[in-house]
Amino acid sequence: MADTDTDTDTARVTDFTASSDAVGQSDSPLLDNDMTLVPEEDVSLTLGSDSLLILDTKTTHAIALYNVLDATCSPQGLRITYAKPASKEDVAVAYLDYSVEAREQPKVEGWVGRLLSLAYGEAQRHKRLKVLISPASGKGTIKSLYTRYAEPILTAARCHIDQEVTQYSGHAREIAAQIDVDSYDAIVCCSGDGLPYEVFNGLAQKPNARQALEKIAVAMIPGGSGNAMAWNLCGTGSVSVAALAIVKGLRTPFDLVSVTQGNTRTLSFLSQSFGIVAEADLGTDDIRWMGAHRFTYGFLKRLLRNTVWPCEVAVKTEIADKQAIKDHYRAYAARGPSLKRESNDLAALGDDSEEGLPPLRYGTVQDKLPPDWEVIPGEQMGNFYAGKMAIMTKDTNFFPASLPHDGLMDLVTIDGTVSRLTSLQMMTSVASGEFFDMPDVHVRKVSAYRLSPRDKEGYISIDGERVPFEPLQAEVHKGLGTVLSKSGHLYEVDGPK
Ligand SMILES: Nc1ncnc2c1ncn2[C@@H]1O[C@H](COP(=O)(O)OP(=O)(O)OP(=O)(O)O)[C@@H](O)[C@H]1O
Repeated sequence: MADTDTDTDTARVTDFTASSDAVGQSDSPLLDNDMTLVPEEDVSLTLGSDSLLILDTKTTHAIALYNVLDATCSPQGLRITYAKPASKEDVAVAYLDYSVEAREQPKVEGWVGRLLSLAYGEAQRHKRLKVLISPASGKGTIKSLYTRYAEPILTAARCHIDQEVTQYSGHAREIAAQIDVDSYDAIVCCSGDGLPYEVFNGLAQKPNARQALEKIAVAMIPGGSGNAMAWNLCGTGSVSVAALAIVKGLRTPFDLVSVTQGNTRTLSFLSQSFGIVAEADLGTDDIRWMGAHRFTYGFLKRLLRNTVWPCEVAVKTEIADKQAIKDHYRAYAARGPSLKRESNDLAALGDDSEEGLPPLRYGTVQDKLPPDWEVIPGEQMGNFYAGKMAIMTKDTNFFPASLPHDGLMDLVTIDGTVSRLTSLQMMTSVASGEFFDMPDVHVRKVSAYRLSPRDKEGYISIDGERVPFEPLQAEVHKGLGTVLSKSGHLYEVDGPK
């Protein structure tokens, strides 16, 4: 009898049923709804549009097709492998086993094919993964968490795993720079956001950088303190749920940002910050044990001490008005996923025959400021925050209108002279979703900007990494990178209200 409450369930199958809305094609052999295999038993399996229904004489169980990892039909019978909710935050591998008579095997094999094509949709099966594990991330436990919670799911889904523990800071960058782009589909970073940053920059070092950044998707199994990549793309901070999201992840074109400082050029995938957010993030390294709370603590501490970080800022604004930004977000959301680089991406990036990174449209921070950029007030800057993803850690949706592949960065600027009460209200408004609409929160969609700090020392953060306290210029490249995402389209957060 099929019983999803045990990890291995055995039953004999009487019917294989496929509901017509799920199957769609009338010539499918699976439309034979009365495939009786073992008449004396009474179990049927029905494919619905988003779940597999298991019916026996007493109960009906449903397994979300998203959770189905694998299915095989052999002389030993039919085995369905799936990720079963194991606690509020975890899934674990479980099996359903059914006996199948030899003469029925071809029919069951056809059904298995159908099950898997519905369970995976456009997601690539049996992904070839380079798994990088950073022992220095977060509380230092990700290696054992990966082995216990993620690896069984990746293995059950028959992903090909090549695993490596990073030995020093910068190692992931070297690995990515040397990786054979034809041998892997994705690099999975078991870490915080530091490793994906290294991996994007390692791929960018390759002579065929444009091709490498398209071919190799970057993904995260959360092991740091912020884990923005996992929250945005998979909607989770759980190791096992992120592993499932990678198994089912859709290859999604993703914008990357070039940042120039002095003679250097680096790629940013998450954010650049200057002012209170940079200080709260980077100035709290001594209290890493606090986990994600260190950002809140750092923010409050700075708020009481110093609220203004003077700078000069010029921006290439594309959408300046909050309502227009909301309209842009909704139009993009309505368009649905596009899982390949688009023709306008290619026009900006150059075709694959061109080597290295795409050219910089606006030059570097050392060039003359383009004449059409808007100079915005920076004397009283409290928070300069540019984002390419929506949330920076759980429940911090700073950039609700951020989109993976719209060719734009979301820029938030807040004057440091707003009252402390307003600043505190802003902090709570991030979680409640009111932040975007607050009058003191200035939001723009920009394609490029330049920021020059006035002070001699302080913090600038790129993707949570400290960079020199020097002028920087950023410009976005539409669809330069690739990530694995759950939706193939939007971040796993609420958009602007
Ligand atoms: N073996 C190692 N020894 C020392 N440093 C390492 C080693 N492996 C990786 N690193 C570095 O450790 C850093 C870990 O940063 P990561 O972002 O992954 O974690 P985190 O800072 O805890 O998380 P978050 O960015 O989400 O807050 C990376 O910059 C990486 O270069």
